[in-house]
Amino acid sequence: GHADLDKIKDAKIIFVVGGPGSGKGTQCERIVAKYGYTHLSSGDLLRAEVASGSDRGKQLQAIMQKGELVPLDTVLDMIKDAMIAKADVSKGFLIDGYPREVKQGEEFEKKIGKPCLLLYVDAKSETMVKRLLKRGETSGRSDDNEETIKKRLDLYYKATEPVIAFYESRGIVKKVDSELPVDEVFVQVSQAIDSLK
Ligand SMILES: Nc1ccn([C@@H]2O[C@H](COP(=O)(O)OP(=O)(O)OP(=O)(O)O)[C@@H](O)[C@H]2O)c(=O)n1
Ligand SMILES: Nc1nc2c(ncn2[C@@H]2O[C@H](COP(=O)(O)OP(=O)(O)O)[C@@H](O)[C@H]2O)c(=O)[nH]1
Ligand SMILES: [Mg+2]
Repeated sequence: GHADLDKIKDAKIIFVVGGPGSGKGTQCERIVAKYGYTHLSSGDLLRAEVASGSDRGKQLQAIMQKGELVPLDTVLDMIKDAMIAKADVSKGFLIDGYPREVKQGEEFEKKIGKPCLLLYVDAKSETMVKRLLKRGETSGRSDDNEETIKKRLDLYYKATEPVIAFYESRGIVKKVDSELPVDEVFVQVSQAIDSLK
């Protein structure tokens, strides 16, 4: 209810957006270590539901295997519940892999709150493919295969890149160059977060 959401009001909300395999999760881990923010990966939340073996998880698994987007309300409810669960202890939230389309951003703002920063993790599509295929050797993720990767990339350019343009117009986008080594990317990430205050 409202009391739950009130607790989130003062926490910073950062959207972490970038293509599949761009390095969002990697940078989020670093942010958690340095700033103590709470990391919520929408993909991880969905994979946890799949792992639970529930009926809903089975439906999600089929969608994710195809590289398509799961229904907006499903993801948003999961993120909201996870935020409420951490509201007492969290000064900031990293929302990783969400919004995937402009509509998802609009719904998030209506139901939860406004982001103060959109961290845009930018890498070339060849780089992302290479990293995902490498990750696929050990990730066990059923979507880290060549065919699904291609679909995820197409959907990223079609549906998710417009999200970045949408928040550009609000002046809250900071782009980091994720072609660089992880440490150097993190220098740029830190600058973006330090400039918040
Ligand atoms: N807001 C979201 C987040 C994830 N997904 C589904 O979950 C899959 C995996 O999402 P995610 O883990 O975020 O993957 P990517 O961003 O593609 O890559 P990565 O894990 O490498 O960040 C997506 O392809 C999609 O089917 C979704 O529908 N909606
Ligand atoms: N060379 C290099 N590899 C990276 C970098 N960031 C992530 N990776 C690797 O790329 C893969 C995808 O990274 P991940 O953080 O899972 O990306 P996400 O899909 O955006 O969450 C992982 O295997 C990482 O080890 C980077 O800055 N440089
Ligand atoms: Mg990830």
